[in-house]
Amino acid sequence: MKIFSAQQIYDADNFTITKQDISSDILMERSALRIFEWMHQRLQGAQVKIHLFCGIGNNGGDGIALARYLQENGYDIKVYVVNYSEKRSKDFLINLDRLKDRKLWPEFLDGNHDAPKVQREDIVVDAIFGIGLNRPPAPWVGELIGHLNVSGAFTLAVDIPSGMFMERIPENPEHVIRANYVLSFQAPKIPFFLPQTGIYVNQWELLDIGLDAEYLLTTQTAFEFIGKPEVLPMYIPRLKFTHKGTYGHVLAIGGSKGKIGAIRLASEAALTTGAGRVTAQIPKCGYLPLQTSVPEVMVEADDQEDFLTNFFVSDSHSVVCLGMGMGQEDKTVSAFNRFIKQYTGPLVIDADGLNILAKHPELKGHLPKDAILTPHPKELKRLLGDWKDDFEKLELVKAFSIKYKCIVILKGAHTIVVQGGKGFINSTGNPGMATAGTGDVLAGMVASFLAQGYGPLQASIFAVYLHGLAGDLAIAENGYEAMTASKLIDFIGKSFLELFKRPEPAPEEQQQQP
Ligand SMILES: NC(=O)C1=CN([C@@H]2O[C@H](COP(=O)(O)OP(=O)(O)OC[C@H]3O[C@@H](n4cnc5c(N)ncnc54)[C@H](OP(=O)(O)O)[C@@H]3O)[C@@H](O)[C@H]2O)[C@@H](O)CC1
Ligand SMILES: [K+]
Repeated sequence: MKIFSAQQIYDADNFTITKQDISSDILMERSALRIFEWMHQRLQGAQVKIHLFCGIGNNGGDGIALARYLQENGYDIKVYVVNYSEKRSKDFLINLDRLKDRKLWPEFLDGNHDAPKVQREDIVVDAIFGIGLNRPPAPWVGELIGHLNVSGAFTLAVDIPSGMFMERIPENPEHVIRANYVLSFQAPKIPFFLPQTGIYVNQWELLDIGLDAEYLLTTQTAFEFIGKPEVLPMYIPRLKFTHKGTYGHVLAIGGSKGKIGAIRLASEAALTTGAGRVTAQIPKCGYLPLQTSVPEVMVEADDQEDFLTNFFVSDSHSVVCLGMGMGQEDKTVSAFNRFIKQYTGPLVIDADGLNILAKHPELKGHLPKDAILTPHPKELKRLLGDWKDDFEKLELVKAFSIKYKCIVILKGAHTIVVQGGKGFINSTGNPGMATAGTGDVLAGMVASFLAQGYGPLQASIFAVYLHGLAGDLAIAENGYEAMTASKLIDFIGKSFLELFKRPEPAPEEQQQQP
């Protein structure tokens, strides 16, 4: 699913208005009606107090139009206009007049009075600012937002939480609505997915307001949101007359004394994701433990006891997956140096592979085309240097990906796969996965898909999605805290099955079945 910029949404608006030959207030009417339907379905006329805080732009207009629907259907509402500017939008004014025609007079707030009382058991509709916010709110508006946040009332944000920018982080974190639920129009917004701004969104849902399908389909976006509909078509079925050679050979290089587990996890994940064969190259100390813990993995031991001193890559290996638990001994660094200068095939670099690259920036130029790097935030910082905020981080990663023609998998709550100027934001996964070794599992999964013939971008996106899905299935049985990387591997198979599950039929469909 595409993630549009604010400008693209405004363009979609205009395109739709022209093509459908409608006035702009029709779009506002649709937006308000969709929100009303959403609320009405859940509230069923319940007499809970609903406070609507409306700005003076189109986001505010949505709120004012919504108030009309709520009033017509007997809800107990109170409408406030947060009067932060004289520049009221045309459609806001149209809807304000419609409200007044119904003898409903909002209370105008201008910062000269105490903020209205809101009880914990009330509902707040936040329609103060939408995607048009372009500077920090005035202090009194920010304080009003803070006041609503501490009220404890259930807060439903229209389009985006007020105070959230589309392209940068807020100056004052207290001056952003902390939304229990965001009803966003047509497409999700990029700040929902970044660590510094996603914290303001508990849950979000999309409402279809009928923006023009041609515009939505043909417009290129800088980001996409990856769910099941995006990954399913990537799947390459396994065929009957095939053998293990068909599904590639992953060479996993890494491990050091005390960290043989990392290579075990990556190797086992690669096999479990479908690679035909996996060979692990590890220091001698890991030979027995690895052979006995995963008998399917072939093991080649280094002459050195505790760390790697040589990498042996042959034509039989289709993919190299490198760095998990590897350490950064001088001789390991030298081996990496020799390897990266001559290897040109498919490559996944994780953990200490990334740390070595960070310490020896001259080696970055030797990365083979479409190498896949899987840094967590600290590794990324070592690789790229510091950044001002999450938005700048994304720009730095994009520039890095373009310069070195590589793919960066930016691990986090919403892992983002970046290739060139584009980012693919993952939808699966959960906080239970913030535990040692889950990154090693991911590296093995990416390598496995590469070995099976998936393109580098597809392998990255598919592995990230499935890794998160396995995590989601695993916590359903284990809970967050008891989640371990080994358990995650146990759920890779189920996550493939989940991909092909058909949705449960709705209750009425079930009844119709014979
Ligand atoms: N296609 C869709 O998705 C549809 C979207 N719709 C809705 O429209 C919303 C976007 O509406 P919007 O453009 O009028 O902007 P909104 O956020 O209401 O702000 C209002 C104005 O405030 C100003 N301003 C900015 N920062 C400020 C500040 N700190 N302090 C004071 N003023 C500030 C700035 O104007 P400026 O003063 O800069 O000229 C800005 O224009 C969108 O989120 C959705 O809810 C639907 O109605 C129809 C279909
Ligand atoms: K809002």
